Amino acid sequence: MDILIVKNLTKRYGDKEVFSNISFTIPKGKFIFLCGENGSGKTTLFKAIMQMVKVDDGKILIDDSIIKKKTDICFITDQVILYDNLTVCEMLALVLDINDIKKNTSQKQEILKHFYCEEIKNKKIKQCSLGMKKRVQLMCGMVLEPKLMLMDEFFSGIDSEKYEEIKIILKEYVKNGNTVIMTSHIKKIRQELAELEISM
Ligand SMILES: Nc1ncnc2c1ncn2[C@@H]1O[C@H](COP(=O)(O)OP(=O)(O)OP(=O)(O)O)[C@@H](O)[C@H]1O
Repeated sequence: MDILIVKNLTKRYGDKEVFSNISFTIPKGKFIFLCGENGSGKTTLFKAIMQMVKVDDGKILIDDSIIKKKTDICFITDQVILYDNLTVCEMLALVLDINDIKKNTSQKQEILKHFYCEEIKNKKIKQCSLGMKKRVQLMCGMVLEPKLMLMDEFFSGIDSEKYEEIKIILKEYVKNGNTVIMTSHIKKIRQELAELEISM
């Protein structure tokens, strides 16, 4: 079963063609890596899937029996987008609140623990390191139980110990029938996680 089909997609920024006539399918329940050199258009493709940029030609077809609402796709960009003045705990509470998800205190503790954010729960986002912020971002995205995760260079800035821990979370996520599309220039990560590689 395919969760997403890219058909003859072309994107230009002004006169500059980023990619031309690309086509591929994304099967459900797999760990997929989007590969390509710097500037080949991986981030642009993620943005096109999220409808953050318009394409010039072609189509992106998303299976609406799997992706039923906006939060069923989670895009974790290479930029950290969090509220600096909130603590990690407050950030989680805000995401739950905005999305009308009710969790009691012990459930929130469990979530913080699951995403290795318990020890930083009272830290303000602005006091967190890049690796910490990325864990918070992952938690805030995954707590909404998306069916598809788009992860742009997620592991850059994450140390090897946390990489091993997050790897377990993501493998479990895919094992449960969900789909990850990830970019990474780190060969070891692709070798360890990729079930399928798509070249731009
Ligand atoms: N908003 C924009 N306006 C004009 N050009 C852009 C814009 N965003 C990206 N580009 C250009 O489009 C091309 C593709 O960029 P993109 O970030 O999608 O590549 P990428 O494959 O993700 O690169 P990297 O591996 O370095 O992250 C690059 O040449 C980039 O300079």
